[in-house]
Amino acid sequence: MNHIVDMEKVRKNFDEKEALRDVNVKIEEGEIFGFLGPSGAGKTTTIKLLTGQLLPSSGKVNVLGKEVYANKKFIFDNIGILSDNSGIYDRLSVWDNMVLFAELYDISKERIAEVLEKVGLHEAKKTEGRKLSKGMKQRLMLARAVLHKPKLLFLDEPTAALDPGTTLEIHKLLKSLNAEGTTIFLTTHNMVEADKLCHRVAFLNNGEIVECGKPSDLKLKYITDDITVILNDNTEKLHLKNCPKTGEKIMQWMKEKKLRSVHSEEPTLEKIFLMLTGREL
Ligand SMILES: Nc1ncnc2c1ncn2[C@@H]1O[C@H](COP(=O)(O)OP(=O)(O)OP(=O)(O)O)[C@@H](O)[C@H]1O
Repeated sequence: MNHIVDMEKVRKNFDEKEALRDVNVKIEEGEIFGFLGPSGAGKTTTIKLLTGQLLPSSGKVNVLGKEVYANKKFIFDNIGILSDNSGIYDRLSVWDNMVLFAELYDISKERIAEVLEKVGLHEAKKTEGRKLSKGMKQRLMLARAVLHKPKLLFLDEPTAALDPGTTLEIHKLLKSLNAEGTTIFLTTHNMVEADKLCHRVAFLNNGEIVECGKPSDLKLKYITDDITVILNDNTEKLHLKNCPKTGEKIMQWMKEKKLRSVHSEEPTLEKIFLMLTGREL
């Protein structure tokens, strides 16, 4: 099968520093794929390799079926990038910021209007860049990144430093772009974001992928033997081990009609990352 992103045995060294080691990533068209890891794990380096801004020290880096570094023009024309250094011109209006970018790709004014409508900035099209809130700036950068209808969108920490309400708005936008067919590769160290948004995630630690899969599969794989029990006459949750003794207790509570509910405890992605690496995010 052809993958829209295909990294095989990728290494990236900066002098002595090994930033990425044997990284393998295969992403199918239509996925939202989350690349998760703490600061310094190698997330930005990976995005730079996938977008032709860096050359790998060794290994294969293919995007849209082509080797990235040798086909930069093709890649540039077919992907969108949102990173924290995208830059918005403070003295230009929302509209003029878009026009400046549209000219690079020879894009019509109708398309600019359509995209501004989509990200909810149409009303603010005359507002200067410097007068936009953080969330509006992020939406403007997203609008710019998808202006040329890229098949694949790279987002480096798309909601870092945004408040929960604005984060939710960005998530909605990303889901709707994905529903229209855009494949999304995003980096984050926000595990809750990844859990909600991504079809699959990879955990990156010290330049290596330590786990990869669907959030729901990972939570099942690393399920602990902890059980939470709630009794009718007690509002506090009881945390018990899944063992025969607990079974006997539960049977007894059932007979006495004391049992309200029993839950197995699914670990969060955050907990799984901690289990695997000993590191918090
Ligand atoms: N140009 C460079 N020269 C030397 N070392 C670099 C360079 N770029 C990145 N590194 C190192 O490579 C490692 C991975 O960096 P990278 O920026 O990819 O991490 P990250 O996961 O994106 O972190 P953050 O979440 O803080 O952005 C770090 O140890 C970093 O110091």
